[in-house]
Amino acid sequence: MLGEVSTIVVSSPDYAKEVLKTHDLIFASRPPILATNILGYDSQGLALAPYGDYWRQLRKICAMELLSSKRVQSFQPIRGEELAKLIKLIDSKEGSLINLSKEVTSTLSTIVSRTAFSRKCKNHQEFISVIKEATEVAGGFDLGDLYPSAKWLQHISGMKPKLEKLHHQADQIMQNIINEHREVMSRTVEGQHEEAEEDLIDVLLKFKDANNLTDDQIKAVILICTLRPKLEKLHQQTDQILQNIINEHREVKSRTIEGQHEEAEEDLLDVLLKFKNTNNLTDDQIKAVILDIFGGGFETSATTVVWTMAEIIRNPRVMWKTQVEVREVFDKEGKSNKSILEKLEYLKSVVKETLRLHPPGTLLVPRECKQACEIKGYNIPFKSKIIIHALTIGRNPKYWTDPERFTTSSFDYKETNFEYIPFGAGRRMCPGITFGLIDVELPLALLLYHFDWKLPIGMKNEEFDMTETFGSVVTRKDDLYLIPTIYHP
Ligand code: HEM
Repeated sequence: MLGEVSTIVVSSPDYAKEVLKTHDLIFASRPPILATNILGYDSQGLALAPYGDYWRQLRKICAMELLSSKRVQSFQPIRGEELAKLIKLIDSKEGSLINLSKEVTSTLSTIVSRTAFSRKCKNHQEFISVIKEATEVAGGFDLGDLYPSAKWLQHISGMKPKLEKLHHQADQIMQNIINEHREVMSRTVEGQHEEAEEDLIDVLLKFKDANNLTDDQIKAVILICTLRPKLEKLHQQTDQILQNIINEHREVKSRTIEGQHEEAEEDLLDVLLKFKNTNNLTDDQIKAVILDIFGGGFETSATTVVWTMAEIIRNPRVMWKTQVEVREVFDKEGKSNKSILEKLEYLKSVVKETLRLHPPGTLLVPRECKQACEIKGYNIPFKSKIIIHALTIGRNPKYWTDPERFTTSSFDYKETNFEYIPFGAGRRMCPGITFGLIDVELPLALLLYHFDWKLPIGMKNEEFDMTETFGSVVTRKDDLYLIPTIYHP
């Protein structure tokens, strides 16, 4: 039990299969989370909507329209343009240390922003920074949600130090607040009247003894109450930006209908607005889906590009093999060939191995049990929260032995293989696989084609730090800095 929620962590392929396949329907919903209720328009996006007709309707629009292979291909010019800028930028810094994490994240966030709003969004950087803050606050809120019994989190790799620090900071602030309140209260009791309205902490302290409340329980309530306004403020900001973008899109559309033709690619928002009427979608629902695309769309891909570069810089043989393949194929076929990525088999296998070792969604988005059931002798109560630990499953040496495994098998992400679930499985499996993979494979191919890469001067392969940080997406603790040298074919 976590607080009042029965929580089950699944860390073996057999049990993952029970949840994601055998009992998929029972576990196809998501548990409600206060942060996403506030930030995510009452969980009206695809990722957090409860399982049911509304979710099915959105999933269909996403699969058939927004994230289909055809749509993903239609954004190739945007990808090409932004990646060419990245290559040019790195070109200009040849021989010096560059922050690859920062440059790759910035390029991929621009690609996602342009595919979502094309050029009509003037302030996409502002939007992305609000989204980033929102993700951080939402991630932090989870801690607050579980504050009284946060011990379980310590078992999840990498989280303990961060939690302890956060816990310490929050605890310190709240203890001071409680102490101040106590002081004021005691002065009032002693007759030194002080002009002060009764606030939430006063009320809690008043009821503390009668209800056997501990200081920690009071702090948990404070945490929830202080975060709520912050979440609401962030929600207002994102809402305002999104509403402006929707209005601009409508304006452009009406100008086009009135005959004032405007040069514009069809972006994802155009597609959603097209389906709005036939599917009775509200503006808020459209905004929630756009947030899903930002939430799932670039940090996952950017972190996979960075982890792949980090893994292969430590392993010169793999780096060399990948570069030989990319350079041979590109020199022969040309970089702009539409189906070029299909030919980069070794690069694809390297990406698969990176997603095994570093799945961005270390814990798949949680599921909720919709009906009490039994799994291999364990009773799973109604409304239990199920957390599937993709990272532990992927790193289990029992299932993973051959280091070049992905080169010898024709392995597909969509195959239901529960030893390997970087995109989840079942009804709620990631619908953005094609979108995500192209944003990983293409940047990597170009970075490896155009440049040879070296570690910072004086650093040895074996000293290279691979520490992770825990968050909604698991990234490197420190940014990846490497030195590029231009490749001359
Ligand atoms: C390397 C890239 C990506 C990885 C590793 C990844 C991983 C995941 C995982 C693990 C889930 C949860 C699946 C489950 O519960 O079984 C998920 C769900 C989701 N992803 Fe992705 N994702 C990636 C890219 C994307 C992209 C590019 C988009 C959209 C543009 C996207 C949109 C979504 C959405 C909307 C869901 C929720 C689906 C639902 O609940 O029905 N993802 N993703």
